[in-house]
Amino acid sequence: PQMSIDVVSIFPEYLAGLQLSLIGKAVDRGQLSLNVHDLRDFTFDRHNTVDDSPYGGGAGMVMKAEPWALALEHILGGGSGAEEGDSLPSAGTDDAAVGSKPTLIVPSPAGQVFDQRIAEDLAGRDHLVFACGRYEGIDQRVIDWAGEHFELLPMSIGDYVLNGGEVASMVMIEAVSRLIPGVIGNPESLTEESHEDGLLEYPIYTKPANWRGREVPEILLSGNHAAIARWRRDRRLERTAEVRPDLLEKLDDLSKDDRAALE
Ligand SMILES: N#Cc1c(-c2ccc3ccn(Cc4ccncc4)c3c2)n[nH]c1N
Repeated sequence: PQMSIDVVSIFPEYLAGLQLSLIGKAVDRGQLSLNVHDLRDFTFDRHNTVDDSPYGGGAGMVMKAEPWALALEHILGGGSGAEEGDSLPSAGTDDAAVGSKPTLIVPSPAGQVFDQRIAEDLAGRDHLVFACGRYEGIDQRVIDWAGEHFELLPMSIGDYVLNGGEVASMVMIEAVSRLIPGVIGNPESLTEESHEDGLLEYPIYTKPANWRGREVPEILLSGNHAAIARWRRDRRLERTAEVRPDLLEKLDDLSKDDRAALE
């Protein structure tokens, strides 16, 4: 596969949704391999304990280190099925063989904020591993240990508080996997979309031309493709200025026409 993704969680069924729709098809087509691992499979006490109280006191519980190290070692050892599943282990594609470490993404409120640039960077990698924490998070020594075996990326999906890393991992996996060539049906639809070139997308319409007395903008029915492109660009600029002026400030290649649209 072009990319293999492993996810470790105490709620593996949370990730079942990824098997559906786009990602499911890419997996069926062998473009993507997705393996979800239950952290509790790497505990051996009667209660499959994954957490304990924090040293130094404080509220909540901390995820124990050992189960995480065992789960991640299983994945490093090829336990993700990516290598086992390959028809012919073609030389050089296996991360370990070529020395490039797999990428370990650790969702965390204290991580770097995920965005489309990061999604594009991750889409070019061979092996992504997502460590979904719960409780107050994971014993720091796991992160320190993992740094020796993975390229480590603590990542946040935004400035709001979640209860764990599963939803964040699904967000990142969806944003990344749709950028893998062939995974999303129509590659053209990846070009003029929000955040692709720093502007929000233009308003879209489909039949009927008149819906409950509301018309489609005349220009879109004109067949004048240059005028339509200009109209769409103007709507993108207007919308971005209105909703996300912060994005506009980052743009430095606005044309004369662009500036006119923003007047
Ligand atoms: N990505 C991401 C996130 C998370 C997140 C991610 C992993 C974990 C594991 C445990 N928790 C709960 C918790 C722990 C400490 N402080 C607050 C909440 C998580 C939250 N919250 N908000 C985001 N944007």
